[in-house]
Amino acid sequence: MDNNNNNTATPPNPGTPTKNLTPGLRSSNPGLLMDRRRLDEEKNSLEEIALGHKSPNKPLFPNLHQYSLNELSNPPTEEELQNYKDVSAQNLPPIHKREALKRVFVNRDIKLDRIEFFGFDMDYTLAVYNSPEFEELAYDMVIERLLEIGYPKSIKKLKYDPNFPIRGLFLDKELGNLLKIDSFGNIIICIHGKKKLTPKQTSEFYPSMRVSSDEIVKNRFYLLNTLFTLPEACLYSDIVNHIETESSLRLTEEIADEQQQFNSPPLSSLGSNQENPSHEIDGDLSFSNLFQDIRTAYDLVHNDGSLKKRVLADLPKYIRKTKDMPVFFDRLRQNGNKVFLLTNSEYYYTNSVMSYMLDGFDPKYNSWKDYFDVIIVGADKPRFFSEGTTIREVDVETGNLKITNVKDRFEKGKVYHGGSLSLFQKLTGAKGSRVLYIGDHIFADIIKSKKTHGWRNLLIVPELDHELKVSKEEKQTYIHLMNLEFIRAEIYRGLDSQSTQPPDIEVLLKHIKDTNEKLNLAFNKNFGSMFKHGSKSTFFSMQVQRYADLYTSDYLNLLNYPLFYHFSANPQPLPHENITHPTFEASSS
Ligand SMILES: Nc1nc2c(ncn2[C@@H]2O[C@H](COP(=O)(O)O)[C@@H](O)[C@H]2O)c(=O)[nH]1
Ligand SMILES: [Mg+2]
Repeated sequence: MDNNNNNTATPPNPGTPTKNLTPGLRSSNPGLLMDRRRLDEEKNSLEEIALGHKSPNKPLFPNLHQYSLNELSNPPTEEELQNYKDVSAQNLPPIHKREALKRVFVNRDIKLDRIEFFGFDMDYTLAVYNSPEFEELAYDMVIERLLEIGYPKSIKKLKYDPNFPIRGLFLDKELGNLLKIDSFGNIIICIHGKKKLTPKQTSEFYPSMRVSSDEIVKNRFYLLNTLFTLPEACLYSDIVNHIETESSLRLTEEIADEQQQFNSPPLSSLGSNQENPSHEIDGDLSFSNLFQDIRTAYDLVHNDGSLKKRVLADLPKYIRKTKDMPVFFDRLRQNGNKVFLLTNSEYYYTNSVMSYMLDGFDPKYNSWKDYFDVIIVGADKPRFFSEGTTIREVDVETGNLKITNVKDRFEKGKVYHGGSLSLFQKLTGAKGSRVLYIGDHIFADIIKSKKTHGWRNLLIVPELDHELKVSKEEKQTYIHLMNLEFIRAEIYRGLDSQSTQPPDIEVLLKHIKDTNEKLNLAFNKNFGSMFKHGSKSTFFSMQVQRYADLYTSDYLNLLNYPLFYHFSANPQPLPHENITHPTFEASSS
């Protein structure tokens, strides 16, 4: 370096790490930052030169030596960065991303080396239920319950359709509709039974074409936002369609008071169905009665253990088992992290499922419990994140609960039932920002834990695999849509307030509408994508964006990152910020 601070070093041969460069800040990997990419590019460009497609690379900076991207150490040193010359935006190589299906997506920054406690939900998080087997089981078992309370035998032929529901739908108990709602509460799609209503028909049901927040609070709508509700959404629509097209029953909009429903004897006690099973039931049923009957039946198969009994009887059929799970949890322990399980499931079920998934892989761990510092079952989330319940200890021999005195800490190896977040924080000393809680339930696992105590979170969205695959398959459709929107912008580019004749773009608008519809159908033939509808974000997408710090299709995608990784969110530019972004200039030049 001469005294004018100009680098007089002879330009290093970009082919090999230069000797006069001080090793990178962390000399763990003194190679060149862009080694792999450069070699790929050189290989490609040599092939192109050989084919006569490209002239040999000229040195980037023949006079003053400034470091190019290809000359930086890994990581780059102070000297290199002081003398680094930027590559223009359009020539900057794309940032390397892990393969989409293996990624963890970032809404808000999280530094994993700041996380002391990794917490896990079980059902649909650690315990990945095989689809559609598990949903079919739940669907069929609820039909059995409805038959027992007097529903017509004809519903026995209904079958779960995994291609029908998406998560995040609103069920209108009053009118018996399933609604796809955007992030502002506007109704995007309305399906009654198995029929998609036109916008005109929908506006007859919903003149404002939106669901107001107080209507959501007033309990008219049931939010189908967990994976457990997928069969419920499908069954509700199937029965509405079945009754309205094939049954002598009539569905009415009369609003049954929920308490009145709970007070009333089940239909079966009226003996209407058992004596003469061939006799079709005649009479009225309200959409909200139907909802309450199905909801009660769902609660029952969960609470009475019958659904879990069927799962435990054939675990390989219903729950994924992978060697990656013990590998991941062992790495957390080797990394010195504290690990806790926080599930609403009862002990007997949790013990069977976790044993099935973790026991026998690694001799360092005699039992699945050895991977965890704290185990809480029957947590009663989301209540756990507010007032909670009395904490008990589980007698792991009998599964019974016993009075316990947790004093100043949770004891490793013991299993607890219930409790509350404030007690958890007191006994573990876990500060909100030092806890990363991983769960599938956007409300019970993510929103409540964040709002009440600032836990950091990772939301599990298994449907992301499907959404990412379809997005990739429909890339050309997206490009076509961008072209149509560009054409629309060009038509208006030259117009201003003195223009009096609006251009007739009906034909163009129809192409835009049809292209959007093609995209929607590619995700789901009834409801489209669970995140989008054309340019609109769904209510579910808004919740993910607002409350999930990180989200991914599978918690095991954490295996693809070092446990000191800094997840950093891409800035979400407001419309005016796009203009200042370099790539905008590149595209507009
Ligand atoms: N009574 C009901 N229980 C339900 C329903 N949907 C799910 N569940 C139970 O919740 C836990 C989920 O546990 P977690 O590990 O995800 O916290 C599991 O035991 C399910 O049986 C429902 O609609 N009603
Ligand atoms: Mg769960």
